[in-house]
Amino acid sequence: MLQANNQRDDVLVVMKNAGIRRGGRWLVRGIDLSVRRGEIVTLIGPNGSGKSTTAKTAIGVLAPDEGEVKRARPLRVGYVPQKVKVDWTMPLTVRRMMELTGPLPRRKLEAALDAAGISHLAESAVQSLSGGEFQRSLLARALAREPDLLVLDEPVQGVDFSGEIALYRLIREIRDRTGCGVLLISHDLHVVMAETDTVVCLNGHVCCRGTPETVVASEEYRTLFGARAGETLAIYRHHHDHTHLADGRVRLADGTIADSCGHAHDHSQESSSDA
Ligand SMILES: Nc1ncnc2c1ncn2[C@@H]1O[C@H](COP(=O)(O)OP(=O)(O)OP(=O)(O)O)[C@@H](O)[C@H]1O
Repeated sequence: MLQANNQRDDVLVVMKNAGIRRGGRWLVRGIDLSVRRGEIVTLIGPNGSGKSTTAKTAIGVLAPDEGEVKRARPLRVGYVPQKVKVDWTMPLTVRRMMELTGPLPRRKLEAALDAAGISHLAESAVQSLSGGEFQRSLLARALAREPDLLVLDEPVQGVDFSGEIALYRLIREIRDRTGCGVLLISHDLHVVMAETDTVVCLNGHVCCRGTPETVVASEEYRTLFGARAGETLAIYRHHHDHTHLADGRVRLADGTIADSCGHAHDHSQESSSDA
């Protein structure tokens, strides 16, 4: 990991109290977040908690309705969105898909395919790829831009557990080799990368943030993920004990209504046994 001094100099994006409002309600609010070069930040949270909205705001696809977002200049972003529109009736090779948004020099295209571990699939039809191969082809497309910041929205969708571990490992290797910052999104509250430097847990706002555990001792976990999975994955558990209402107030666990939840607190030292 980068030293603290370098980290200060290498901030790629900073969000301060950022909020996005649509149709009279706040989708996310009060988001404080930063990603530095060489840092992996993972956004977790339940469906609809604002992970994609936050990531889109971080990279400038959405402009904040309050607060501010500052990005390094210049900043090359490689973005793998959660949903990709592919016309499955049209024959499309991986190579062609990578060039849909513009031609790429052969060297960059092949380096990106190589980095994503799918050089052998360049001429394969996108339609024939497995879930993991398809995610890797999207990753290759993002890498071809030689990004400073790689933003991956649910990169393990459609990928089985062993493929998931391999993909997370690949993302870490890319970070190690290129020094890019990574903003990773997962809807999975329980499984995040052990290599993640910072986990930010969202539920319309930042519920908590911290470093995920690197040692997973539970027998069930080892059985579920395999003995070696603890080297790559960690469990991070958290109860959402309150609900944000459309008018900005909060319903607490005991049913009372408050103006705010008042706890964008740090769970970095919290044990996984609290769930
Ligand atoms: N343009 C929009 N207009 C109105 N509501 C929106 C808009 N975009 C997103 N939302 C709503 O904002 C909330 C957050 O959506 P977002 O996609 O950021 O969540 P998420 O945490 O990424 O969810 P998931 O895990 O299901 O992908 C959802 O309730 C969604 O329906």
